[in-house]
Amino acid sequence: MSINVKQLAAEKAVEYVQDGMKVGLGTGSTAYWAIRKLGERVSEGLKITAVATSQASEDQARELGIPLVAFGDIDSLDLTIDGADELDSKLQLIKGGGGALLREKIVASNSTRMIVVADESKSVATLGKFPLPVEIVPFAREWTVAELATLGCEPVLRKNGDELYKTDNGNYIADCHFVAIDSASDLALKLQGIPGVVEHGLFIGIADLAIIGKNDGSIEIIEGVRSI
Ligand SMILES: O=C[C@H](O)[C@H](O)[C@H](O)COP(=O)(O)O
Repeated sequence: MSINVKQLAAEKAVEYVQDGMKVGLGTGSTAYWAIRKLGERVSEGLKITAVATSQASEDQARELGIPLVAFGDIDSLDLTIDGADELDSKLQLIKGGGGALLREKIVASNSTRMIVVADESKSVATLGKFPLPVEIVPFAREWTVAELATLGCEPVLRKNGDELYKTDNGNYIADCHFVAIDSASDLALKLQGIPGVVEHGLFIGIADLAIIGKNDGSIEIIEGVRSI
């Protein structure tokens, strides 16, 4: 039987959740396993409240009986567990492959700690092979895409069938093909300087710990600057 490495990493991360915590629920196929495990622990008596980063995660959590609150109803969160599309050894991340980067960044930034969970294919020496998702306002999409291209990438507006893909916030996603990102922090500053950009998928200095599930069944833990 083959090992589910996403499940392995996600379930390890759920061990960090304690009674009374306010927990941020990530989005995607790895976060899915964390939410599932949390649901199990809640049914066994764990007392938490949670904030979801997408409609999909909210629906899953509700079905599992995890008590949910709106982001606006709490001051801050204790711990967020979320996946990533790429991560490097400094725990810089690319996120947003599932389109949830804006809420994910808001929730993770308002959490005392963030654990990123991933399978080993996500771990890279240099970010950028995965196209960087950038959430942009519909109003100026052509201009914003042209501005993104000046940063040295090929931006492609994400589609959902024949239509442009819309995020849970009603915005579009430009997937920016860079090949390699030499300095994630420089690029983040440039992206923030483009008015039509709502948010980008570079998470820098946000993750505290990475839990990586490996194909041989082991788990690698990488600590960020702040230890957990
Ligand atoms: O928008 C989606 C998120 O950033 C996901 O956490 C990311 O795309 C990783 O997803 P998965 O665990 O499915 O590879």
